[in-house]
Amino acid sequence: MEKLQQEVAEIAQGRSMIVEEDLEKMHYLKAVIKESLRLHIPVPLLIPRVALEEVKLMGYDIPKGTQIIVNAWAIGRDPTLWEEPEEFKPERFLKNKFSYKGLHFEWLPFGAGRRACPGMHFGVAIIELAVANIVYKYDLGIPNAGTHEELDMSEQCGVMLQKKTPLLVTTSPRF
Ligand code: HEM
Repeated sequence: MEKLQQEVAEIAQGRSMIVEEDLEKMHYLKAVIKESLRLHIPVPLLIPRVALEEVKLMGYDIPKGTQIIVNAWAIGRDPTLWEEPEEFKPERFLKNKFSYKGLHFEWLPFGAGRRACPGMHFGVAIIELAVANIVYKYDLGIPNAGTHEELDMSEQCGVMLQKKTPLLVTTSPRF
């Protein structure tokens, strides 16, 4: 959190708001959001597909017409693809330049191919702008002097992934 606040504050240079033009310089912010979308992917099973023809995939015979569900949640936490997959480490996205366009099949927050999310750039811009402004203006804490290890991060799966228990945070203005 401190590293993120430091980056945002350096780029804001005392202005009252972060604006869209600032975002392209906020590399750590982008990495934090990408890592959040890896560990807590909002649409965990993407949108189901149907095989248009018979294919052999990794030793499996998939008949024409089979419904295919891609478990992007599991792919994002696969230890054969990610080092320490359960750890929140934004730095991994500083080293590897992953784009949102669905070209990296180990990380698919917006899906891939012709049915990939058409709102991805709009969605990312809104998240970046909101998160940047929140951490710029507020220090966030856990109620009752709790620690982040005590946070219940369990999830419940549906079309959208949600936290089982709501996330409660305290806010204190930074200036
Ligand atoms: C963080 C925000 C968002 C996330 C994580 C997200 C994620 C996704 C995912 C995973 C898919 C399925 C892609 C696939 O199966 O390959 C999808 C589809 C879709 N999304 Fe988003 N989305 C977001 C924001 C938005 C926004 C802001 C819009 C519209 C303004 C939007 C409109 C759509 C539409 C229309 C589809 C269906 C596309 C199709 O079936 O051809 N999404 N989204």
